[in-house]
Amino acid sequence: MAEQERRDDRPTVIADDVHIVYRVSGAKSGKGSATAALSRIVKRGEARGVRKVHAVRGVSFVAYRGEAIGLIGSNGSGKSTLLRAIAGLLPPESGRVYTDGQPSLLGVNAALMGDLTGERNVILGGLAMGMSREEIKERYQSIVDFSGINEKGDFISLPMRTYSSGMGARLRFAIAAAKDHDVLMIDEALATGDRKFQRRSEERIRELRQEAGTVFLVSHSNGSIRDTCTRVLWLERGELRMDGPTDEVLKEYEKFTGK
Ligand SMILES: Nc1ncnc2c1ncn2[C@@H]1O[C@H](COP(=O)(O)OP(=O)(O)OP(=O)(O)O)[C@@H](O)[C@H]1O
Repeated sequence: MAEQERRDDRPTVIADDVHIVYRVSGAKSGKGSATAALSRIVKRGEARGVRKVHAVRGVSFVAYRGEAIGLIGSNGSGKSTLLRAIAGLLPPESGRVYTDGQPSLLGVNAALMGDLTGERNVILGGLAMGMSREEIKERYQSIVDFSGINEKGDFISLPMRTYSSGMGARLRFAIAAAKDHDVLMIDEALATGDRKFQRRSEERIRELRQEAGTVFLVSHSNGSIRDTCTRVLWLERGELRMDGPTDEVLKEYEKFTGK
């Protein structure tokens, strides 16, 4: 069970009737056959088909300091899209997102350099988040310990491309979690680690909340959401289906998914 709610009255994120539409160009024609390709070449100059994907539909909510908010919903329901919009990486088609400070989005695909060693990535990742060299030096060992990368040998001095996807995700999470964030958004990071790592991550999320930030967590693991989040937003087909205390929303969601 997540701890008692610890929010204060300062909002960190306000989403006001947010709509996000992706445009996929050239998606209309395209069976992949030679005739289709030829007809596309012949028709060049005509307007190409642009398909619209309306991924988030009129979502509104206010997030406060000290809240840990879970985002749940079926595959393709718009969770990652909504996080990217909050992080300012996708412009809303209509509606507005207001944030207090710069939210940090930690995705499983967060950009670290595959050809560089884990060690260099810890330093560069820390610098990219605005930490000083001194701070990074101070926290280096705890980042490596948190990630658990060196538990089975000296992997931190190997290039990141030699890591398994779980190891990479753990290191990314460890780097991002080393800093106190006003708004930290985590996309599925916990799903990739083993149970021991998940426990450490959940503990760190609780600490970040206590340090008065707001944490958003996208996860398909109802267990992780239950252990970490005080509040849950449930998206379905881009719409906000429910927003409320974790237990209440998960109860309805579990009825919906039949679990
Ligand atoms: N770059 C993109 N271009 C076009 N459509 C996209 C793009 N990214 C996502 N979509 C579409 O937007 C919708 C929402 O996708 P999104 O990744 O936000 O869902 P999600 O809830 O995070 O899904 P999952 O649980 O499977 O990770 C889906 O219909 C998806 O196909």
